[in-house]
Amino acid sequence: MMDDAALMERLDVQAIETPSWAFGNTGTRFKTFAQPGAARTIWEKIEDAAEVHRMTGIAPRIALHIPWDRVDDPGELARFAQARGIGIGAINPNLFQDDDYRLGSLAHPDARIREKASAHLEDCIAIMAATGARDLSLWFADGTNYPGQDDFRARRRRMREGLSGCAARLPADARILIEYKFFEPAFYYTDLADWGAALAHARAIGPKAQVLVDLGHHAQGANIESIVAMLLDEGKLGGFHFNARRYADDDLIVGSTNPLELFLIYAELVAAEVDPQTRTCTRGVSYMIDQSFNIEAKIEGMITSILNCQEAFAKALLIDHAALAAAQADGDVLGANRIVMDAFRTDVRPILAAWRRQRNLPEDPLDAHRGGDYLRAIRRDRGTASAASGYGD
Ligand SMILES: C[C@@H]1O[C@H](O)[C@H](O)[C@H](O)[C@H]1O
Ligand SMILES: [Mn+2]
Ligand SMILES: [Mn+2]
Ligand SMILES: [Mn+2]
Repeated sequence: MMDDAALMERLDVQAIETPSWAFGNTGTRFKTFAQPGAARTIWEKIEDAAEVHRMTGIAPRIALHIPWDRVDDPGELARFAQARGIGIGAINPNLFQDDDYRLGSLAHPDARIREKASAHLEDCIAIMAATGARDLSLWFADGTNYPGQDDFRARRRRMREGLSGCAARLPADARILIEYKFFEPAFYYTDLADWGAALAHARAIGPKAQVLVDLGHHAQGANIESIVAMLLDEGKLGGFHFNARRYADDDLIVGSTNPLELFLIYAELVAAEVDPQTRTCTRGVSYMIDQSFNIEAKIEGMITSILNCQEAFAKALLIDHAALAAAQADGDVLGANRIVMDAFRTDVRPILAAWRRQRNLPEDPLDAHRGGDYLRAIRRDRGTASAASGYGD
């Protein structure tokens, strides 16, 4: 069993990336509610991400979405972020909002459109090189809506060619993260629909390609923690897009509808770390939030998300792996289950408050933010941006 000191040390290594696109006004196809003080530009989004890091201590990077975030001078942007105590994280290309991508991007039947898509990926790789980012986080809306619309195997080969070409152009220590999603916006077939489709490409491409698990991208009933364990065992788990859902890709606050699932995912990560066969595979995993705060205050929502991940990680660190292995070897079904659930049921809030105190962080980050000067200042200075100013600059 891990003692408090060891647990606190492990908590020090936790780092979660915040998404620039969640700090602006965002909504559903029905409505985007404009919120007072919501960020309007990438500069304000970086300042908000820095506030989240100041309050929690474990959100040291912001992920960018191109071209939603206008990046004229990536070096200047990286310096601006650094001056506020954070770095630039994953770069997310956008190959789903251009008229040319109606029938897909890398999987499009027309080679000219595929070349256009590859050119955008190349632009994003240049931004990676200039900002020191190491993850090119790839999600594609590519798919079809009707049987016969296109050939599954032909599309798969086009996607493979595009992904391989992209990986070949990456900076030395960089990698692509292949994100899968079982539907939307395509409603018959999606080119990267599940972990199997993503893993097959990642394996074929090699060490510079890994799989990204977005918690909102699975069919109902999918056991996500088992997918995480399998990808870790394959050495192909590149990262996460954390969020929560009840129905589809709802992008709600992680841990809000699925605290047990989130805990069990962290339990697999911690278990893989104590297992000599998979210990190294956990080192490169990127933890990112991918959410949209449609009705709740953005920075508060982000702080709550980060704290939910910290709590799940702390509980997972409490699992007694020796006792669990013994119970599993004995076939002690409920004995083993109870060891895991005891950790889940443990209240870790006191030790997390102590961890923050010792690191001069606010014991209650959400309260500190709500009562703080930063929130007062942005509400005063920014006013309420038009709802349209959500995703992009
Ligand atoms: C905005 C876009 O939404 C997709 O569903 C997917 O989660 C991607 O990661 C994200 O960039
Ligand atoms: Mn995502
Ligand atoms: Mn999504
Ligand atoms: Mn999303």
